[in-house]
Parts: sequence; C-alpha cells; structure tokens
Amino acid sequence: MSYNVFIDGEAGTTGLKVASRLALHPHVQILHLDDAVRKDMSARLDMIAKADVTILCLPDVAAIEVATAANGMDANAIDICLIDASTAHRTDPEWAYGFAEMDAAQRRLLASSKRISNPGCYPTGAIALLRPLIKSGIIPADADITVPAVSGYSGGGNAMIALHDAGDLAPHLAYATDLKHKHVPEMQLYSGLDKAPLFMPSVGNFYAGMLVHVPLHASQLAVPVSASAIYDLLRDWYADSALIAMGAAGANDLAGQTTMAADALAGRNDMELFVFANKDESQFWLTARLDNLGKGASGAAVQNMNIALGIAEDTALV
Ligand SMILES: NC(=O)C1=CN([C@@H]2O[C@H](COP(=O)(O)OP(=O)(O)OC[C@H]3O[C@@H](n4cnc5c(N)ncnc54)[C@H](OP(=O)(O)O)[C@@H]3O)[C@@H](O)[C@H]2O)C=CC1
Ligand SMILES: CC(=O)N[C@@H](CCC(=O)OP(=O)(O)O)C(=O)O
Repeated sequence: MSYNVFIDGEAGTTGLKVASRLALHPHVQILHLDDAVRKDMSARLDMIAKADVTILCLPDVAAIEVATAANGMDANAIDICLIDASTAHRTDPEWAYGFAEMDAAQRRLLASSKRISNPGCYPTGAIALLRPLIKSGIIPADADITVPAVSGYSGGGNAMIALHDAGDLAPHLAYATDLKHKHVPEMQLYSGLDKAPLFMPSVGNFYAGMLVHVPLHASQLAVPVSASAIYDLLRDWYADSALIAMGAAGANDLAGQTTMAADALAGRNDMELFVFANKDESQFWLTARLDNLGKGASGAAVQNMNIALGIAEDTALV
C-alpha cells in the first residue's frame, strides 16, 4: 500500500527533516510542489486535495491560512488529513493533540482524527514528565512548577540558524524572559496543571538536541515518594512506546555519571527520561532528552502520520 503525502513548507528546517524521514518510508510517496509556486495557495490546495495526508511545516499565520482554506474545500473534514507542526492549533479543541504516548485514549483519538496538531518540542519533554505524576496524584494539579530547558539553535528555524551562522547568536542565550513563551498554554493544558508552569527556555551553541528539566522539592508533592517509585511510574507509563524510554537503568543509577549532554539524541526520533535525586530524596531532578527536530518536530509529525494512516507508529523512525 502506498500513500501520497504533501509537505507544505518543505523547504524549511522542519519540512526538510520530514522529507528526509519520508524518503526512507516504505509506504509513502512525497508530492513535491515546484519551487516557483510553493507559496501559491491554489497550487497548494490542489496538492492537499491529492494527498492522503498533508504535513504543514509553516509559520503559525501561514498554517492558519492554509488550514482555513482547506476547511473551505472540506466542510465535513472527511477527505483531507492535516498534521500541523506549528503552534497554531495545539490548544484548539477541533484539533487532536499529536502526543500519542500521553495515554491510550489519545492514540485512539489520533487514529480517527483528520486534524492533528504536532506538539511543541519543549512541551513534548515537559508533558512526558509531568502528566504521569499529576494523573497519579504525586504532583498536585495546583503545584508551582518550573521548567528550565535548553535547545539547539535549529529550534529557532531558518532565522536562528542564519543568526548563528553569521556569528550573531550568543553561545548560550536565555530567552522568553517576559514569561510569555508560546509553549506555556499547551504545557499547562496537557500536563494537567491548574496554573501555568514557569518556563525558562534557552538556546545553546549546538545545532540540535534539547534537555527539558522539571526540578521538584519533596515538599511540592502530594504524597511522600521515592526516586525509584517515580522512575517505575514513568517506565510503566511508556512501557508500550517504541519512542520513549528511560535513559538509565534505575533512578539515580548512572554509574556515577553526573552530567547530561543536550545533543546526545541529535538525529534521532526517540526521547529519554531521567530521574535523579539527592541522597535523602528531598529533591528530585527529572529530565527529558530529545532532538528538537526529531521527537520534538519532524519525527513526531511522521509518527502522527503513521498513526493517521493506520500503519506501524514507528515506521521510518527507528
Ligand atoms: N525548528 C524546530 O525545531 C521546530 C519548528 N516547529 C514549527 O514548524 C514550523 C516551521 O518551522 P521551521 O521549519 O523551523 O521554520 P523555517 O523558517 O525553517 O521554515 C518555514 C518554511 O515555510 C515557508 N513559508 C513561509 N510562509 C509561507 C507561506 N505563506 N506559504 C508557503 N510556505 C511558506 C518558508 O519559506 P520562506 O523561508 O521562503 O519564507 C520556509 O520554507 C513552525 O510553525 C515552527 O514553529 C515545530 C517544532 C520544532
Ligand atoms: C530555540 C527556539 O527558538 N525554539 C523555538 C521553539 C521551537 C519549537 O519546537 O517550537 P514550535 O514547535 O512551537 O515551533 C522557540 O522557543 O520559539
């Protein structure tokens, strides 16, 4: 069985990465649009009509524009399947949030959805750590949560890559100090928090990869819990996932290792979760490590496409 897939925004950072993954896909043929008309709405709608799935790799405004136009062609949302990599539809109830590992119901929802919103790279890490602990009653929903993180500069797309290549990007740049980062709403909603987490993103002098941290004091938790109990909960939550795994053999068990490289999973589509604690387990340090362009973007888009097409979720991803 072969499926036609159109990547709207194929020339961008995310679009190119999606294309390179799909080039290895045994069941997919990419529908390419001539460069001269890649921003022409009617040419793009023709492609969308021909495709079994369209992956939007566009800035928010352009994604909203094309999704609105596609809705006009497809009032019942029956024939057209859109997967949007932008932030535009992530908390829109008309769109299914494309994080299949959130729970079994989410995977089923995605399998029957025609409008799928790909998660943000940072929220992928934060939700993966927070949601199981909140749903299990370990972290109270009204907890004050802080999420420090560092990303490779490809996270900022072509514009930030150009800044880096021109030598104009600081080696380590903290940003979104107005506490209004666009990822906060989806992080809060899908983690199950009653209030916004304090999100502290930064970008480092490396191309791809990221670390998303959740520091926790035992006093923030609803119940006393050990690091190994947190580790076991996360391990069991993702036991059926081909793309999320624990990054070490056991809580705090990294054979004495006390550092984590942010770019260790660059070029990959999976995500690793870590649980560290101090000796008396009064402080915990949880971390998700992923590639912002992989599980944080194009890998997740291909995973969602596989689910929407009813084929094995990790096809072309492992
Ligand atoms: N980079 C990352 O790590 C991640 C990015 N994303 C999201 O993916 C989306 C794309 O980001 P990214 O690939 O980084 O951005 P880029 O800037 O690298 O690429 C965007 C692409 O879209 C094209 N484009 C812009 N406007 C239009 C339009 N009206 N019609 C057709 N094409 C258009 C651009 O062309 P041109 O350059 O000629 O204007 C460019 O090729 C964004 O919404 C981003 O938030 C999601 C997860 C991670
Ligand atoms: C380093 C950097 O600038 N990162 C981007 C997020 C990239 C990303 O994955 O966000 P979307 O999926 O929402 O596009 C930012 O903070 O805006």
